[in-house]
Amino acid sequence: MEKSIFLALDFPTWQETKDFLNFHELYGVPVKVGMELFYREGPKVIESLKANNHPIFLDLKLHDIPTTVMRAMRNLSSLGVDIVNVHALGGSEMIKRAKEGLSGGQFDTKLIAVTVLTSMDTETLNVELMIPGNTEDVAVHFADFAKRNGADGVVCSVHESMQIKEKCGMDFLTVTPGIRLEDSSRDDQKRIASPSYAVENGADFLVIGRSVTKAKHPREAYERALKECGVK
Ligand SMILES: O=c1ccn([C@@H]2O[C@H](COP(=O)(O)O)[C@@H](O)[C@H]2O)c(=O)[nH]1
Repeated sequence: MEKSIFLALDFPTWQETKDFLNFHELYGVPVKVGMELFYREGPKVIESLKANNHPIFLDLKLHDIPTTVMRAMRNLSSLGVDIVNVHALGGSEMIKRAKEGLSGGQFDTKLIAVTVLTSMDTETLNVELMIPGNTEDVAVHFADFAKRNGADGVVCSVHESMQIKEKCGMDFLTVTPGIRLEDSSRDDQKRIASPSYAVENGADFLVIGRSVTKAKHPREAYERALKECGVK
């Protein structure tokens, strides 16, 4: 897949999602389906999006014991999405088994691991979770062991993308949420950046949600993001 911007479809129902995509003429744009939509609509939302030629990142962030994740991945592998993910915090064995669950199917679905959520900062890691180090050190460490256990890439913030590439190689994918257009609110995100900064820092795929979905003119906002980072 070429560098692209995944639009986060954080809507409660398929009807609202479909109306939004059609009304704003966002035909065939790469999309991210998260827990909110998938837990309501299930696999049929993926079928509908695929029928409309949307590349799909299924962002369910699996995190459980290795066997459960392997079996869940076996089921998800038949959906034919482009990217699925797990939490790196599940550990090396879980990542390995997730990859095993995905392999051998008819689709080349990429497995990526969430490093440090973009809604967290160093204080969250050190004080709440008792994980030492700053967000950058921890994200690079998680990326390194995710790669060594079969992941094709990671979810990280823009601020760690380049260091992760330096450690894990340029072909190791970095997917960066927390993207904000200039006039947008930060919402619950702590580690944010603009689309152009994301691309300058080596991000392969950007994830943008509310900066577009809550914009006055969503189509214009999405196009502005594309233009800012020179992605088609
Ligand atoms: O670290 C992470 C991992 C996933 N996300 C998801 O990306 C979008 C971001 O939405 P915005 O509205 O652009 O903030 C959302 O669906 C999250 O679940 C993330 O933000 N950070």
